[in-house]
Amino acid sequence: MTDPILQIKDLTAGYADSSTPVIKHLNYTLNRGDFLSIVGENGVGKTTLMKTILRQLKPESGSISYYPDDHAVHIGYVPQFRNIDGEYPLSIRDFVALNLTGFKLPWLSQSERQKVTEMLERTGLKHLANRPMGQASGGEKQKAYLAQALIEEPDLLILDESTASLDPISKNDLLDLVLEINQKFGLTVIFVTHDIALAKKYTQKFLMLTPGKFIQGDSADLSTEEIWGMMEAHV
Ligand SMILES: Nc1ncnc2c1ncn2[C@@H]1O[C@H](COP(=O)(O)OP(=O)(O)OP(=O)(O)O)[C@@H](O)[C@H]1O
Repeated sequence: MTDPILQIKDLTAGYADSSTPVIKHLNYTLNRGDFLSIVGENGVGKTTLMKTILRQLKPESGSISYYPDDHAVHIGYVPQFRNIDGEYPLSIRDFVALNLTGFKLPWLSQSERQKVTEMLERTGLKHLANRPMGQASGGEKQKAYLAQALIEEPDLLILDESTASLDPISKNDLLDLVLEINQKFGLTVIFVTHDIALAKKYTQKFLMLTPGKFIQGDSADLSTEEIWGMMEAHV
């Protein structure tokens, strides 16, 4: 039985200073426990769609509904890799705890401290807990962002090109963790990516944005040749 967490109905969205909307008439239903990849070329509207899902951008028309109600779905977000200043002083532990304390470190309760430790364990960062974030590798930083997003116990996790710029091993490490959490705890995940091979390996379903059409299906059916064919047909 399907159990929707988010339903996009005839969504049109874009920016006031642009004459044409970026997303036009998109319909999509995301079910609880889904691991969805959103793929498409540069500039096709993936970030714009994420902004509307995160409620940062108001639809021009159509709607996005969250279930059971609009306020019940808590969204965790892991951004694209950006380097953090080497002098950034917070340890990985404190960085992960930021989402718990509302940025009022270091006053963590005993149970919050325990939660941070569990999250560091789950993401394989426990042995690096005291390392300054500025000195962590790219893959470790992305795991810390993942742990920071997960500690708030989101219903929906958005990975917004979070593996871009990581080496192949770190990409797989991060996505192995996310897949494990998706499978064990039924966390719903949206993975925005240009990497069709990763989408095929890790996600169950895909939504492809092209300039003229939205294509959706099972990720097992994603093949690079087919996808490029479909993309080219709509450019
Ligand atoms: N704040 C903004 N104001 C006006 N136009 C914008 C704004 N942000 C993005 N756009 C335009 O909207 C279109 C879609 O951009 P968007 O960032 O959603 O694409 P994308 O698929 O995420 O691209 P990429 O893969 O390069 O990140 C682009 O033409 C972009 O120039």
